[in-house]
Amino acid sequence: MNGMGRQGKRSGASGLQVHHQRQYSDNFLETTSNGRWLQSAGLQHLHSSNNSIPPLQDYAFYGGGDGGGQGSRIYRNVQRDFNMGNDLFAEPMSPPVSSRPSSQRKNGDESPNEFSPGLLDLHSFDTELLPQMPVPNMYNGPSLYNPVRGRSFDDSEPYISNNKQTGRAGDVSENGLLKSFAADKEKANSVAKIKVVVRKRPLNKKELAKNEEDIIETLSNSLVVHETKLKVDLTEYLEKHEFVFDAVLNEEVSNDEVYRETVEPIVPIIFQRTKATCFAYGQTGSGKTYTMKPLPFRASRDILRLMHHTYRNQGFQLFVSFFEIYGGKLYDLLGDRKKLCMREDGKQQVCIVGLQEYIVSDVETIKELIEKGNSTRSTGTTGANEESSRSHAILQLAIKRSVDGNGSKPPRLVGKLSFIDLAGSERGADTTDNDKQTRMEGAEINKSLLALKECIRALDNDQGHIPFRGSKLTEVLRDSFMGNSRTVMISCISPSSGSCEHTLNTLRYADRVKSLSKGGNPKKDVVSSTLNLKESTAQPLSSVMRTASSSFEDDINDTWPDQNERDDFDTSEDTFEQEKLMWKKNAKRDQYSFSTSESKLPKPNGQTKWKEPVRSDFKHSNSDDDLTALLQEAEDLVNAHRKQVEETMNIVKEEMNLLVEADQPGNQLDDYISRLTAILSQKAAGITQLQTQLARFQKRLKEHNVLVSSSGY
Ligand SMILES: Nc1ncnc2c1ncn2[C@@H]1O[C@H](COP(=O)(O)OP(=O)(O)OP(=O)(O)O)[C@@H](O)[C@H]1O
Repeated sequence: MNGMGRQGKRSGASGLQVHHQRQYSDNFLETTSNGRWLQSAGLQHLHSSNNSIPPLQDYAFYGGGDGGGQGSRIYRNVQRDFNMGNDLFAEPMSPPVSSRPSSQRKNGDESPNEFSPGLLDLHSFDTELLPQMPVPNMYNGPSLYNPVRGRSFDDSEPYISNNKQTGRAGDVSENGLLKSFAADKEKANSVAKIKVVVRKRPLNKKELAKNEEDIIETLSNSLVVHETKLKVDLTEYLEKHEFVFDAVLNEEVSNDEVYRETVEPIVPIIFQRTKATCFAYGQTGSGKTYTMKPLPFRASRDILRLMHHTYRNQGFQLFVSFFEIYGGKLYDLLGDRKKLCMREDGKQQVCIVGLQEYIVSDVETIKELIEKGNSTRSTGTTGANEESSRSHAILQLAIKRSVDGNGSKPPRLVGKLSFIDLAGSERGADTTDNDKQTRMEGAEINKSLLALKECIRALDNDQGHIPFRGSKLTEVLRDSFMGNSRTVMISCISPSSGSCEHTLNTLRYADRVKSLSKGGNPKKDVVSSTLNLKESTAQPLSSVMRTASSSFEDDINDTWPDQNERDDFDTSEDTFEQEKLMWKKNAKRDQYSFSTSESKLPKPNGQTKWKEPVRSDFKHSNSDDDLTALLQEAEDLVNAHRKQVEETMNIVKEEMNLLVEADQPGNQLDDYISRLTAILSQKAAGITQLQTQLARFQKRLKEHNVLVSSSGY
């Protein structure tokens, strides 16, 4: 960190302002005492607790406070370059799109200088923006995709409202304008509601040392997992699992390209009252933090560009907050890990009491805040990752705008972009080997991942009811799931043969999220072919498979950014009106159906449908808790089943060995009998245990009136 070194430069700039936010909602300011809400303890805290962020000489005030004569709004534009040449967050020069492996390029892949969907529709349908509304599609100035290097925010050259710049704006007919608005709106709509992207990391040193192989073959938007399996006669064969997603990014793809593929298209629509969430999912050490870390920084840089060029002088402001959910509790990562409380107000708006929110106007400050939050995050060590995230970290970029333009009223939320670095997905499954603390972490993580999946599914199906009460994570993200929202899920996978099972789990989770999408890709986890290795040749597996094109060893110096930094982030907000409508809709129904994502559960006659428990009073009902508990039990059952199948496979292997031995001359019959007896009882015990769990679960379903036959509809 070189924050101290920058102190002189910062002095006098309004790079950082802090809000002590009492409620995490649009109306949070109302509850703050005496109207001087920016003169907060949070600022003092920041000064005292983090030397890397220097004290600020001046910062913005809103509201009618006395604050040393700063009752009216003071806002100094910060003169900082966008040129991020020595940016800690930037990767060592990521390759241009054109250098991407052809397998990674899709039709219509844009060059960085072309406009992405959504970029030009910034003002359409936002009546608050009308006074200085530039003409969409007429703007040839600097853009997200065509930044002006070395030009500061405060460049005096007017980029937007100077129509002469294009020489065309004055000629636009009303008709043309409307058409252009419509086209822009269409572009915004073309940003998928849910996008699922998979990122494969390279093999790491440990995996290479263990001679593990790269079992993931990637194509532009699909991938194949080559799983080595054993036949009953103990011969090896490969099982291929094929998956299709919106995009598949291989180990050569840089963080810059990940940003372009995932978050960049949604940045402009945040200005159009959209709440977007981007999260990474995957097993420990699969690259979630590595992937998520640079995204908020890049996004805020682009947001600031838009604010200072396209939306110049329109009263937009960028706010940053950063917190984590650990063991079901919330901690402020920018506020000394202060424990936070989540509350729901009378309008079912989720508020995080005490969360500090910082107003920022330059990229340096954002970088410092992100670094500060990352260094505060809870981490631990796992077998696969020495610095493993034990929490979900949520960084949120909120765009607000003052309603009256003179700063006398608190700014109102326009849109929000949330980044979540989820804890490793397998932690929940590690229930046997770890200590109590880790098991509890695991249970909480499991629950929240399940709940998150359910929310995404409900969101994508435009279901009236979204089960956000299923976990703290989804509760906090509640407004991200309502109304005009976008979700980007980045599934991170390890390429190694040793992680095959976890990788398949991750891909199945992603697949469920994607396949629930109405227009999404159909599920494609198909065991598409097998290859008997023994029969095929004496070739090693690696020669049959595509070998890893790069290894950690090879790439470490060229393409890996600072590995000591860790990150995570995010959340969003939504309009009460939309929410109210949804709740009204729900309240009218006494029962409403939902299709569980656990579609792989056995369904009698293939006809079983699921119903949510009856809700008579949604406000006081426990149905969300019931639902969460039931979904958790369903997941547990599936996991137990999976485990039982694995055990059976091992037993079968043992049986095969026993049979081979039994055929040997001189075999001891009594030894054979006793081993067979043990094997059979082990088998029987496994089956009985699973049957008991299944029966218990069926009983619970009955009690809650959840599992009903299709004739019940
Ligand atoms: N695409 C990649 N290219 C190069 N290195 C990577 C890549 N992805 C991850 N790594 C490296 O692998 C290691 C583990 O990555 P990371 O910490 O991001 O995993 P994680 O999924 O966040 O793990 P956890 O759930 O335990 O927090 C880190 O050293 C990271 O730098």
